[in-house]
Amino acid sequence: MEFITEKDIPITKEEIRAISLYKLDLKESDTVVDIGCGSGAMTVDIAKRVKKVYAIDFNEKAIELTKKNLNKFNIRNCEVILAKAEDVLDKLEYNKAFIGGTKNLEKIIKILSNKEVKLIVANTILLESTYKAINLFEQMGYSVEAVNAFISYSKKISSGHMFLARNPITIIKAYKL
Ligand SMILES: C[S@@+](CC[C@H](N)C(=O)[O-])C[C@H]1O[C@@H](n2cnc3c(N)ncnc32)[C@H](O)[C@@H]1O
Repeated sequence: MEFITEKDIPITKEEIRAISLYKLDLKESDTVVDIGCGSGAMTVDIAKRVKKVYAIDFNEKAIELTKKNLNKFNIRNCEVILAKAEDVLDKLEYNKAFIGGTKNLEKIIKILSNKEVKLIVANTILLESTYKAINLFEQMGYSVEAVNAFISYSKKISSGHMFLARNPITIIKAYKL
């Protein structure tokens, strides 16, 4: 799938989206909040599989890009919200959450836990965010499974194909039974 991209707006790579989607164990009846929707790539992937998505980002350009991608893929079951996630999460109704943006993680995870969201998947890049997220989830009573994904892309060179590694991403699944 060819998503529209823009220079300063991060997009979650396809392979990371694939793992994250699987971890979310999406059902047609789910309502999912996408916290820090960025380009909207993950929003589109989730929206195709569930009843409704709330896509939130505090960056106006990310919100515009998300809207463009939703239009491109003809997605109609998504509400796009320009806000700090921690300011609006309390007012929305959803049963699963994907965290792609990690500013104010403490408040966000507390709200999700108070709202009794039983399955959350977070993507982290920084060691500090990974450490913080795992600690916060466990403090809030979640069980945690974390995987590190080291993705390499093939590149054709004159003597054959080599692989070029990208930065690792941690995919954290937090759940309550
Ligand atoms: C890595 S990008 C997400 C990429 C996205 N999953 C995709 O598929 O393109 C992280 C985004 O989270 C947003 N963000 C970070 N913390 C946030 C918060 N507390 N509330 C709202 N947006 C947030 C940033 O503005 C950024 O656009």
